[in-house]
Parts: sequence; structure tokens; C-alpha cells
Amino acid sequence: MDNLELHNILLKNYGIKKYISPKEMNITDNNCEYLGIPKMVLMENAGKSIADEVVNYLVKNNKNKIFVFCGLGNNGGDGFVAIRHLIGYCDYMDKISKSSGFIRFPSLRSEITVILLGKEKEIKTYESKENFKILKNIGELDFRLKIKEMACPNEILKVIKNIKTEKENVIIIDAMLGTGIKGELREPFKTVVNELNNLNKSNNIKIISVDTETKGLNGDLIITFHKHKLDNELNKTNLKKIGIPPIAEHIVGWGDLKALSKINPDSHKGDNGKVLVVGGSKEFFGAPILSALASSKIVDLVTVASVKNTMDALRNYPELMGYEIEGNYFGEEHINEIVELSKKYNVVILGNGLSVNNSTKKFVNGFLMEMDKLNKKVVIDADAIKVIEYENFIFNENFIFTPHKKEFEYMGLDVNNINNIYGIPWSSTIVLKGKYDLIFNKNNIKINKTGNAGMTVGGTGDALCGIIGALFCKNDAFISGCCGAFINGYAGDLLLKEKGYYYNVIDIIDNIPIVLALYG
Ligand SMILES: NC(=O)C1=CN([C@@H]2O[C@H](COP(=O)(O)OP(=O)(O)OC[C@H]3O[C@@H](n4cnc5c(N)ncnc54)[C@H](O)[C@@H]3O)[C@@H](O)[C@H]2O)[C@@H](O)CC1
Ligand SMILES: [K+]
Repeated sequence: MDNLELHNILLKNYGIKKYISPKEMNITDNNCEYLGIPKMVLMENAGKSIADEVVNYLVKNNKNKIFVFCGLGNNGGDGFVAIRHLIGYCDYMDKISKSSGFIRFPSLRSEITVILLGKEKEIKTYESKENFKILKNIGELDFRLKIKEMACPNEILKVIKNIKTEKENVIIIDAMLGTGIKGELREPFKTVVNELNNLNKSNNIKIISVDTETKGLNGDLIITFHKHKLDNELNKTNLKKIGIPPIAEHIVGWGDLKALSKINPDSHKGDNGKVLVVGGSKEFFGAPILSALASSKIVDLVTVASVKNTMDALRNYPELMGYEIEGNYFGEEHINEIVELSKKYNVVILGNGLSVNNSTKKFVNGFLMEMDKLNKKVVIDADAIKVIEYENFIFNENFIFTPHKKEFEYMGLDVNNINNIYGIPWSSTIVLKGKYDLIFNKNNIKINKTGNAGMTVGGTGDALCGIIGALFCKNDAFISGCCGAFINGYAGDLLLKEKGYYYNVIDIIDNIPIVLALYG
């Protein structure tokens, strides 16, 4: 069974999640673009579905005047599109009422008023900007559309006061903030929300929110897109599908990369992560250096704890630090000192070039037991995967495993027997490497399709766990696994375009910053 088949079987078993968090939604939204679906298309579908629903609401509730409060992000953009579609309905409704003398809809003879909470130049996204321009073009010529750009709360208060005196039945559309809200509500949004809550108590006014209610707002209806959002009250939410395919939630793409924790420009040395690589042996001394080099492209500080041969090779890499152990292999006698050393680091990467023998077996099992007690984050790779005694093993959420198919079999999890995987009470994240990488834990599953045949060259697995370990310093296990797989593969894909299949792991490592600069 290949990873793609496994993915489909796991997906079936995981079932479909009813809710989506704002963060997951943003990732999915960006990954639609990665799949080739332009954001403009999703915004168009979202805005159209709002307009359809508002017209329904107009009919049912005998409303005939619309005010739309729009923010500067894509929630506002959905509002702009909805207004354009509603203007289309006005025409349709006028025609029906005049030609047939039969009034099916209340006529929107009065105008739609758009209140942009800010200035046009402050609109954040390309899609929103373009849709606002269209509205302005229409509004210049069509008496039914009025557009106001307002940043000052006092000006906005005047508009809301006027709404109170409206004789018409009014609908207010809240397209202020959606899944992009961060922190507490700022002005002028705060004032608007307070005032709208007061207005809402009057019977003539109904509030419909786009995607989510702007924080603190208590409206009448929410029209949400793709999936229910965690905070929305179900009994007043209407779900609309806007053309997002289910796989957009399960593919790793640049949406995941954009969701990674960002480097703070004011940060100090060490703030952006410290990684300890524990691996290497007399024979395989280079592997931990490759992991460490990959990590060092992302975090501030990387130390390799290893045998003398590795230390000798490390002299050529001044960007890495070394910690030499006694002997040719890790063993039980090294557990205490490496546990102590690990306390200074955010993440430990364990296993590259460790060798498989009784000595390393004792080390790995004893060391991981201590890591579990300390709640230390560990990426477990290569030989470490082979020597773990899985019968007594605790798969905690701070462990990420990065096996290929053969190593995965050591874990006692039969790829061909899905019941063996699904339902296992573990929290660790698995990054199962292959043509398609599969990243999963008991809550999530994603598939990564970056990478190419050139990556069968030695060391790419070491680079991968180096990247994952570095990301894990400041991100959760699942997104670190996903983004590590994506970055490693994408670095290789860039090389394929540039050099064909003739590149090595050092070229991949050198490309890590390029991928992060493109999408991070
Ligand atoms: N997720 C999807 O698949 C789709 C999402 N769309 C819409 O896009 C929305 C998300 O768009 P964005 O990511 O641009 O985010 P939002 O439009 O929700 O908000 C982002 C804007 O709000 C400002 N902001 C953030 N926190 C604030 C606070 N506390 N107080 C005041 N202002 C604050 C930011 O400066 C930014 O300009 C969704 O809710 C939905 O309406 C649609 O366009 C179509 C598809
Ligand atoms: K909203």
C-alpha cells in the first residue's frame, strides 16, 4: 500500500470534522490557492451566497434597506462582492414588480449604503481592493449605491444615529471582521459593535454577519463559509459551501508555512530556538551533522552531541557547536549527561547515524523515558526508531517520529492493517516519508506532495528531521511535521528545475531559506 492509499483510508477512518478553527480555516484558504483555486473565486462564491441569503431574508422579514459595515480584510471583501450581487437583485426585483404588477420581493428602491471602516488605501488584500474598486465604479453612476469611507468613530456614530431614524425596514450586514481577527477589538470597530448591539434591540433592524460575528456583536444570523467556525452559535448560523474541496483541509501547502510562528525582529540570541542533535557513531558520523546544518538555517543555536569521529568532522562547520561523548557509541552510561545537556535546548533530534546495537538500544529507551518525564520535545528518526521497545513505550504529544516505510514497520504499526493505526491511544505525530509524505496523529492527517526522485540521494532524511526539529522549537508538532516535509521537498523541487536530478543534500539544505523566504 502506498502513502496515498493509506491517506485515503485514514481519512475515511478519521471522519469529517464538523468544526474548523480560524487558524485551520486560514491555512485551508491559502492551500486552496496552492491547489490552483484563486482567492478571488472563493470570495466571489462567498459574496454571492451572502447576497442570495440576504434576499431570502428580505422577503421573509419584509426588509428593504441595507447598510453594510466593511472591514479592511477579506471579510470586508466578501461584503463588497455581496453588495455587487445585491445590486443585481435590485434590478431584478424592480423589473418583476413593474412588468408583472406582481410584487414577489419587496422592492429595493432605496439605496444600499456601504460604510468602509477606514480608507480605501488601507484595504489589506488584493482581492478586497479590486472588489472595492468595482463598487466605486458602480456607485459613481448608480443612485442605489452609496459608499462612505470612514475611520473616525464620531463620523460613524452619526451614520448609526441616522439608521435609528430610518422609516424603512433595515438590514445591517456585518462584514467587519472574520477569521482574521487577532486580540481584542480595536477602534473604530469597538464603537461600531457597541452601537449596533444597541440598535439591534429595535425591532426594525436585523443584523446578518458574514462568516463570523465580529467579536462582541450579537446579531440575528451568521452566514458562514465552508464549515462551522468554533465560536459561531449553531442555532443562528447558516452554512454555505463556496467551492473549497475537502482535500484542501488535508494537503500541506504554503498555507501551512504562512501559519508558522514568525521571527520577531526584536528578538535576542536564542529566542528563535535551540536544537540539540543527539546521534552519530564510529561508522556513521556524518548524519547528525546534516541534521544540525538543516536546523541551523532556521534556529539560533545548534549543538551536536556525538562521538569523536563526528567531532573531528564538525571542525569544518564553525556554525555548529559540539559536545563530545566518551566511546564509539551512545550507551546507558551517557543518559544522565545528555538529559542534563538537553535541558538547555527547546528540541532534541535523536537517532541519525546512531547505529543499531545493544548499547544504543539501552541509551535510546532510557533517554526517551527521561524526555517523557521532562515533557521535552523530541524528533525521533532513523536508528532510534529501530531500537525502541514499543511494548512499553509512551507515545506522548511532544514526540515526532520521522520513519520511512521500513522504519514504520518497526513501530509495530502495520500499514496494511489500518485498524492497527486508527484508534491507538497515542498523541505522537508521525511523518511517514514516501513519494507522498503522510503526516498524522490521533487528531489530524495531511499529505505532502513536494519532493522528487532526485531526493533519493543520501542524507535527505537527516535534513528533513533537522528542519522539523527547528520548526518544533516554536510551533506545535503537527504543523512542524507538515511544514518540514513541505520545505524539504520544495527545496528539492527548486533544484530539479534548476539542475535536473543532479544535486545533493547540501544543495537542499542551502535552499531551505529560499523556500521560507518565498512562503514563510
Ligand atoms: N477562509 C476562506 O476560505 C475564505 C475566507 N473569506 C473571508 O475572509 C475572511 C478572513 O479574511 P482575513 O484573513 O483578511 O481577515 P479578516 O477580514 O477577518 O480581518 C483581518 C483584518 O482585520 C484587522 N484586525 C485584526 N484583528 C483586529 C482587531 N482585534 N481589531 C480590529 N481590527 C483587526 C487586520 O488588520 C486585518 O486588516 C473570512 O472570515 C471570510 O469572510 C472569503 O473571502 C472566501 C474564502
Ligand atoms: K463578520
